[in-house]
Amino acid sequence: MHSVLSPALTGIYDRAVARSTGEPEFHQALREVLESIAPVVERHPEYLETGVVEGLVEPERQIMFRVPWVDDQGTVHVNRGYRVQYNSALGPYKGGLRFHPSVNLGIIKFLGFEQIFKNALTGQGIGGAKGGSDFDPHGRSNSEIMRFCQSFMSELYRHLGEHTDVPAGDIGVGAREIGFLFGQYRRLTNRHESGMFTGKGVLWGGAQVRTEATGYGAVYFMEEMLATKNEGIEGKTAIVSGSGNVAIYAIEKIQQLGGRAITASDSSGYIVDEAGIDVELLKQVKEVERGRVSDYVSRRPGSRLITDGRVWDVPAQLAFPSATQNELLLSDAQRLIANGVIAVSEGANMPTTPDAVELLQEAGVLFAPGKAANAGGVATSALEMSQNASRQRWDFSQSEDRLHSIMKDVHRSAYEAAEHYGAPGNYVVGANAAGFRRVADAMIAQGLI
Ligand SMILES: NC(=O)c1ccc[n+]([C@@H]2O[C@H](COP(=O)([O-])OP(=O)(O)OC[C@H]3O[C@@H](n4cnc5c(N)ncnc54)[C@H](O)[C@@H]3O)[C@@H](O)[C@H]2O)c1
Repeated sequence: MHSVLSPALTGIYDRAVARSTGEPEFHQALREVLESIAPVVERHPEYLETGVVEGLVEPERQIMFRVPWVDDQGTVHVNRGYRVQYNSALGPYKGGLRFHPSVNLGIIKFLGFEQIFKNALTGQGIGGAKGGSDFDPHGRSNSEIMRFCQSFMSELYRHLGEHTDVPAGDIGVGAREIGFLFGQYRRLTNRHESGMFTGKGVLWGGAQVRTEATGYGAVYFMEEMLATKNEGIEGKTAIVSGSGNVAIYAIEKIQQLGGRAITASDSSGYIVDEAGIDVELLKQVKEVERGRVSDYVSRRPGSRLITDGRVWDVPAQLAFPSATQNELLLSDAQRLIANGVIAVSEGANMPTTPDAVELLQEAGVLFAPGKAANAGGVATSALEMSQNASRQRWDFSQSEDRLHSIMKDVHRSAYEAAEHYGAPGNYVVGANAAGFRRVADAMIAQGLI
């Protein structure tokens, strides 16, 4: 990567950077996409002539708002809420909400921008968006979480709707938060509008497999990549970072397919369990008790906690970065390669830095970018929207089959586009090029708006 952009693309990049100072993650995501689509616009100059690329990098709408709330001690807090409605050419805005203290406009913009291409790749009719807040849910009581969610939705509700903008979860926003957010929307609008939020509880409009979808999908994508080299997951050792929604279900699917996932992590450190992570124990610690990975170690003989190292130091053939952006650095990639890694599938969004991606690709490691590998979550969200619209409920195995076939399609689209644009095996180019063409063609068809 970091190839030279054409003068036209350089101009678009420079202008976008100039109007988004202090947003390094957005600049990083933008550069990667523009580099990937360079061969596309070279063959199809109409994408530049019609202003589609220039338009695509600018969000259709960016909303920032105050979120005041009161903690259990009666102290007032004021957080900031965000929703970046990036592109709706293919369907209603769609993308998760993130509650984490690191959240700022640049992070939400990078996530929203990536979401456009990811959503296009799924082949479903969904646009791209992202939102969230710098609220830190860690250590907060249930009542505090509820009050925060209610205050957040008291502003955001006016911008949402099943045909307008449909959020879902992300870091710090799981089933509990979605329940509180959906409840407040219902109260404010007097509508039980199931299709305005995805990731809902299965009792009240949620889809089977949505919880598992992102992690499962990242493993299915890995399976497809390995199959191109006549390899499989069975018998292979895998390292996974994170211990949230994506990581837990990636671990579960790796084990179901006969692999051995031996790590998980959170901001307190990482755990190694050579026997294979006990997924039920990890779910108990993380989903039920909302504890730390250290609580796992104290209950699982033979496992250990490491607080001063990198999860990427642990030797394995497969790696699944599934925590957060820029968590796998150049030095980590060097270590992975030295330890014999053969494939990396990004469960998280942009977890691998550009120099690390480049090194992995040069070393011949199969590399799946998040916008393809973790697209199973949003694809299943689109299935949830369809079920809500038609008042149907699919069972678990039917839903999982759909997820599996969507991930095969996403892999095929990225694989074929990479070949078509002269970068065989480069899933970054393939995913960006295939996603871009779908959105860009829709934008051209709908005129300059
Ligand atoms: N949930 C989804 O459906 C979905 C879909 C696509 C992509 N993603 C991406 O996957 C990643 C994980 O999301 P999730 O839904 O599992 O969230 P989560 O809140 O359930 O879990 C996040 C995990 O990452 C760890 N983490 C977060 N920030 C960290 C930091 N700064 N340093 C160290 N560890 C950190 C947390 O400890 C936790 O284990 C994110 O990049 C998210 O954007 C999620």
